[in-house]
Parts: sequence; structure tokens; C-alpha cells
Amino acid sequence: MFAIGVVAQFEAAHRLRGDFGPASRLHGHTYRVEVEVAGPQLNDDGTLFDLGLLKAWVDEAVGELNYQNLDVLPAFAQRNSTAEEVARFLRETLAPRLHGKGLRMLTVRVWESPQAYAACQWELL
Ligand SMILES: Nc1nc2c(c(=O)[nH]1)N=C([C@H](O)[C@H](O)COP(=O)(O)OP(=O)(O)OP(=O)(O)O)CN2
Ligand SMILES: [Zn+2]
Repeated sequence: MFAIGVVAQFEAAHRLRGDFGPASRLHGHTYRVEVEVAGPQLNDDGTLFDLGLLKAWVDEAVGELNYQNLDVLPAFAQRNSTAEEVARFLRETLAPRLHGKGLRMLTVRVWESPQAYAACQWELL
């Protein structure tokens, strides 16, 4: 299996509903996003998939969240804006573009701080 990945960053505010202590008040994070795709075969040009295209798609998806209050976005209307749900949003945005390209697995990792992350893995075939 081969894998490639890109990294992006965004700033956003949110509050969590539930028993999250200070995190139930409005606050912000500098989120770090890591997106990896994996597959068994390289193309004739020696790549698994074009890193530039992957980066452009990730930047576009992350751009929808940058400098937003996550809680007022339609994507989070019925969901707590946890790092897991941010990872889910990015997976749901990216996966349709990645299907049918010989890739097997999409992994999205969302860091809320340098110490804490949530990840979402999705089979692409
Ligand atoms: N499973 C999850 N748990 C929590 C999430 C999450 O996304 N998934 N998010 C939060 C809050 O967003 C919170 O802002 C994070 O707070 P905390 O873990 O306390 O981290 P801090 O850096 O703000 O605090 P330190 O104690 O200084 O590390 C909470 N839980
Ligand atoms: Zn938070």
C-alpha cells in the first residue's frame, strides 16, 4: 500500500453542547488538518495521486471553515462541532472527489491543539 498526504490549517470559533466545562463557552482553535489517501498501485507516472490536486481540494474544503463560527454553519446545525464532526465534514466533502481513482482509504485527522486530535477513516472503493 502507498500513501500520500497533505496538511492544512484553519481558524474557527465554536462552543460544545453538553458537559464540556469551559468548552461549552464560545472559544477558538487554530485547527490543523491532515488528509491522507492510500492505495495499492502507482500510476504510470510513479504517483499514487496528484499531491497538488489533493492539496487544492483540501484547501477548498478547509476554506469553508476558515474564520467561521462552526456552530452557525449548516454542516453543524444538527451536530456538535467536535473535532470528530469536523473530520466527518471534511471526509464527506472530499470522498466524492476521490472515488473511482484507484484509492482505497481516506484518513482525515483534525487537531484542535498540538496535543489533541480526532480522526476519521473511510474506505473509498
Ligand atoms: N472527543 C472530543 N472531546 C472534546 C472535543 C472534541 O472535539 N472531541 N473538544 C473539546 C473542546 O473543543 C475544547 O476546546 C478542547 O478543550 P481541552 O481538551 O480542554 O483542550 P484545551 O487545549 O482547551 O485545554 P487544556 O486543558 O489546556 O489542554 C473538548 N473535548
Ligand atoms: Zn474547542
